[in-house]
Amino acid sequence: MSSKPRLLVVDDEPDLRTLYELSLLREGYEVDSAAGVAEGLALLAAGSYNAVITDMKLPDGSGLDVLRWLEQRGRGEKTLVITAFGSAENAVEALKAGAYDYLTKPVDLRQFRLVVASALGRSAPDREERRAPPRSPQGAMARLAGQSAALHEVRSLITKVARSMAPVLVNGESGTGKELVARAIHECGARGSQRFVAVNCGAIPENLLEAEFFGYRKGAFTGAQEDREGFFQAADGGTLFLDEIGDLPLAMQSKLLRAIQERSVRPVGAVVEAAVNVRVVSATHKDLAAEVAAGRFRQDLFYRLNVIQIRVPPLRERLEDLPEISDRVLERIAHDAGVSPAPRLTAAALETLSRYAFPGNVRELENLLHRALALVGGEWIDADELGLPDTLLDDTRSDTQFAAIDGEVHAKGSAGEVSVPDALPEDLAAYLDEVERAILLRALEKHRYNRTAAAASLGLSLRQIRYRMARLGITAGD
Ligand SMILES: Nc1ncnc2c1ncn2[C@@H]1O[C@H](COP(=O)(O)OP(=O)(O)OP(=O)(O)O)[C@@H](O)[C@H]1O
Repeated sequence: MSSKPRLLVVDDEPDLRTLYELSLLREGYEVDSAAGVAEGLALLAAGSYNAVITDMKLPDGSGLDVLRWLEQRGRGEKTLVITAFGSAENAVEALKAGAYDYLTKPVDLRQFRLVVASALGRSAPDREERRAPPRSPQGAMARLAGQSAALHEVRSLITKVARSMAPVLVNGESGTGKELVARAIHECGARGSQRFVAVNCGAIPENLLEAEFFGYRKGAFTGAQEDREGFFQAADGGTLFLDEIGDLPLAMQSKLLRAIQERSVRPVGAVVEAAVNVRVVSATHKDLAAEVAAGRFRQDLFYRLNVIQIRVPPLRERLEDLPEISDRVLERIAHDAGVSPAPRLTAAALETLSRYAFPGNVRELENLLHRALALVGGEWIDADELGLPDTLLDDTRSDTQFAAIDGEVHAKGSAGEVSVPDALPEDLAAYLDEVERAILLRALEKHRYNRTAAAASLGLSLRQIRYRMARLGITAGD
């Protein structure tokens, strides 16, 4: 799942399309492109975008056709139209047809970026600022929570390798914290005050890789009106983090190997090479040795990158890290959302989490807590607010390690005044389920099975009552 804005570029001129794509990818957007109206509409029919940038004059129609198509369907995409120089009528027509803004050819890339940013409701990203982002108040090392033996080992390796220039390969499943480890290596070393440039190798279209990595010179291709530096130049003096290195096509692997060996790069269209001083940290969720054996990854590059390896284990293999990571993550997201104090997980919630396999690891835990934070109003997040259906939980792994926490930190506030039966139940969970079932059924009956009304009468959201009904096997007409 990606939160990057998605953009569609429609232009029949391959060089210009490449130029727009490059510019937008550099700003951190996700970009699709089409060479004409039909191709553009097919992409639009298949999915939604945050904005569409279209040339006015296209081989099979006009940018206005794209605009009208979107308007007729009441689609939310913002549209930017690129018109030929001096064709003011066209621009006016486009604005009338619902375009957000227009640009005239030859397109000034700086202006292009500004207009796109403004269409997306963002303040224009300043390149300098983006390259050297303000350091988070808490360094990456401090953010790396967890007390498992594996995490201690990771931390100790980070401290050791941070001092050297040796290439490091971080290995682990998606979302385990590989980028956080790479940042910690960078910040703990002598290069810490320099730039850390993170590149997702799998997200860059193959034909743009060379220009992205090594930059290009003005005039290298039509529309390249200014010199642009690549990732290597941007990371000069600092660290280049190559995420998903296993996704790099073989042709680019050779070029990367050369750049690392020679410590110099040649921008597209340049005659001479320029020296770069970059520390390379790479990461992958793949088994690179197996990729080498399968002929998909160059062995020489593998040896180059894999001088030191740090393995970050999946979350399910270090469940003892769950409480600390959850607390830290909740503190961070609550702070960002302006919620204070940060809610905490009840012991039952932690126990539920420990029975989940977390295929998406810490990132998935973050998403889950984000959702829970948005749903709960109080200071505690309980098991049923995690949105984890029983079917996804492992029954055989009922973790008792969190029991000690129960009654101490994670004990829920006072129970309030409730009537307790004289004969205490033998199976409390089953008993409470029965009570809950009876209450839900009564509320549903009272509101003629209108779940929204029944939920509201019990102080629940529709989502919460649906979840509880599903859990207890109540169907609408029970
Ligand atoms: N030990 C940890 N303590 C606190 N937060 C963590 C920890 N590990 C990871 N995170 C957080 O989890 C999220 C995912 O981490 P990160 O992006 O580093 O994972 P990744 O392995 O690089 O993922 P991908 O393979 O998908 O690129 C980030 O927000 C990160 O801050």
